[in-house]
Amino acid sequence: MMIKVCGMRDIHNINQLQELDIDFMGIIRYSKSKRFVDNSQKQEVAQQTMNKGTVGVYVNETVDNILKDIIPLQLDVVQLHGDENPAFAKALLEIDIKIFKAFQITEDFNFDTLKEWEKLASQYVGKLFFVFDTATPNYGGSGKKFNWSILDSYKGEVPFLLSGGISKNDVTMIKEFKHNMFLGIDLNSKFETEPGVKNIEEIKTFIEKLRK
Ligand SMILES: O=C(O)c1ccccc1NCC(=O)[C@H](O)[C@H](O)COP(=O)(O)O
Repeated sequence: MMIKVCGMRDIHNINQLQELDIDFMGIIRYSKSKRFVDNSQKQEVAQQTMNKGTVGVYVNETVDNILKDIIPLQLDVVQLHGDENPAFAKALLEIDIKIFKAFQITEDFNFDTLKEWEKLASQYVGKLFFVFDTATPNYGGSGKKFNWSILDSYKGEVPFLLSGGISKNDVTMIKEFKHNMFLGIDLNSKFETEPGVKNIEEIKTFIEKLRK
């Protein structure tokens, strides 16, 4: 199971997280987020040698501004967490970067609206993945779970990360969750001691239980 820990900012905390068995670290480049990494912090973060995949998280950002981050932050993935359309993602896929596209899942979410995204994913095999997150006016980081059974209606073939309010108490629920396209999980606010700082011991214990 793939594990992403999002909303990292504190350098010491980033270094601690690098020791854990995770796959991706998320750096939020959306100024309205409590976990925003601003341009001065970006320089510091960029100097870290990341031994995990690095994900830059954006909400309705311009392609130009995203491009300015890719080399300094050594991004492996761009996570689009706003209202971006497939043409926007295609411009980034063209420069050979992977995309995580997030969708806010509501009770009446219509998975047919993902058809254009699925078409794009079939043109860029192994490059585009989905993140199914809880709906919130703040776009992300709600700390709330959505009803995972809604995903029974997702019949597409693009693998996805499960996101939104996942906590240390969810090990059994995650192990029991079944979907052919389930790729992994995205952790964030439920493992924080303050915005942008994660409880490393709690994540470590959680992962050990999950991987057992
Ligand atoms: O975390 C944020 O502050 C945030 C704000 C705006 C857009 C995206 C954001 N986070 C992106 C993520 O990938 C989070 O991990 C995801 O929303 C789940 O967060 P949480 O519900 O706190 O576990």
